[in-house]
Amino acid sequence: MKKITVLGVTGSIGMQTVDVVKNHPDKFKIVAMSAGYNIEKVEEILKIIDVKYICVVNEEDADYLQAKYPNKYIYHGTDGLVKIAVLNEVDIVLNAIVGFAGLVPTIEAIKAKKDIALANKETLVVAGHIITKLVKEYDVALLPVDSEHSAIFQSLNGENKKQIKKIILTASGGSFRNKTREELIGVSVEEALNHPNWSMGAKITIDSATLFNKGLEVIEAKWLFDVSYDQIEVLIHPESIIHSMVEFVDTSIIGQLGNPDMRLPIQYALTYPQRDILFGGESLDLAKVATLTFKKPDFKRFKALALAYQAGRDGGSKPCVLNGANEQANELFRRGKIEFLQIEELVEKALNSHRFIKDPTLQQLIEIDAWARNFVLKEIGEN
Ligand SMILES: NC(=O)C1=CN([C@@H]2O[C@H](COP(=O)(O)OP(=O)(O)OC[C@H]3O[C@@H](n4cnc5c(N)ncnc54)[C@H](OP(=O)(O)O)[C@@H]3O)[C@@H](O)[C@H]2O)C=CC1
Ligand SMILES: CC(=O)[C@@H](O)[C@H](O)COP(=O)(O)O
Ligand SMILES: [Mn+2]
Repeated sequence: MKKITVLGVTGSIGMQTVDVVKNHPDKFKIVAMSAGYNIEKVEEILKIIDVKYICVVNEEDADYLQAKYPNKYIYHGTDGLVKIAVLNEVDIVLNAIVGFAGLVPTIEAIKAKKDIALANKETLVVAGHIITKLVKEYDVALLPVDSEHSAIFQSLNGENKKQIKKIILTASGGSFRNKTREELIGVSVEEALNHPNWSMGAKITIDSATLFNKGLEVIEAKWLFDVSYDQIEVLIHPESIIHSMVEFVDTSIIGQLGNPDMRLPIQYALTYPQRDILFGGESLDLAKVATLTFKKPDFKRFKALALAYQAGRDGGSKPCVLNGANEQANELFRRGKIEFLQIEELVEKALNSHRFIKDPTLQQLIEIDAWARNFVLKEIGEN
């Protein structure tokens, strides 16, 4: 029986993880879970599965839950996240928190020798240099949940990583893939949230529309698979059927295909190196799909992608600035405070105004993240 802590259980990935676990009661048990602010959903989950340790963001929410569930251990805040990430009885931590908030619990879980199933790509974007070192030092598994990285991980199974020629990271193109740059002026939040292929949380859906999601994934791939940025190619594939591919030195390309269903990479990370039945998972009907199409991304239209490649190549503190500024600008767009195209504008300004640090420590990353958010807020007169 694999015992799991799920961080970010109330979100899109978190709830799909509950679904996977619920269908394999003989194999998995969620012993601990964290939520942000959605206490109603926490209580819904408790009706489906019995979870002993719970962490939420606010102390008042924790007090409410503790009074209602006296036999459970309820924590709050970052300290609480760390407590449930390092529990003795836990084997693996599935991190599905959105954003920078996922970083500290990941680091502490690795130090407690927990395997990590990582959906929270922001962790690797901002601190890939720290995480990859710790993973080696503490000899734990870092298993990708992000669909593209799971596809690459599956394509590399049994292969020699030194024989990778390039990674082909597929991208749906997001909600605005058929719009020209001029047509992006004045697009609404509602339109941006209408992802063509995937149903996901709000932040990542907006990131897909700007293509910051793909930019973050380029940096995530660099750290996960130890390749150079020149070896990572983004390919627009509007059908989201090939979840990514690897080309090897002999020009063979191996990829992973499937319906867009995040339960598959979630389950693969939990069952690895085995596979198991995906309850409710439908076989891919290629005859019905009929056509798979591909095109090169336009780096002028999708400036976010160019910014991410540059930040990744510059390294050091740059990816942290890119991520923090994007998290803040993404949220401001969702709140109707800025226009869609201002997201990349603000991120670019933050990157140009930042004082570079070559090899930032965790404490410095926390400060850089705060600086980037604050910079964006100041730029639009919110601070
Ligand atoms: N959704 C998807 O299909 C995919 C997601 N990912 C990645 O997985 C991660 C999660 O995405 P997704 O599930 O879509 O996001 P959601 O917004 O749906 O869920 C985010 C989760 O994080 C919690 N949370 C938010 N802020 C904080 C905070 N400050 N401290 C603690 N917990 C917090 C939320 O709690 P609450 O709701 O209770 O406030 C919720 O449980 C992201 O990094 C995303 O990029 C990667 C590939 C696919
Ligand atoms: C499901 C998943 O992994 C997302 O990251 C998804 O890939 C977003 O799609 P695009 O960023 O390709 O639009
Ligand atoms: Mn992805």
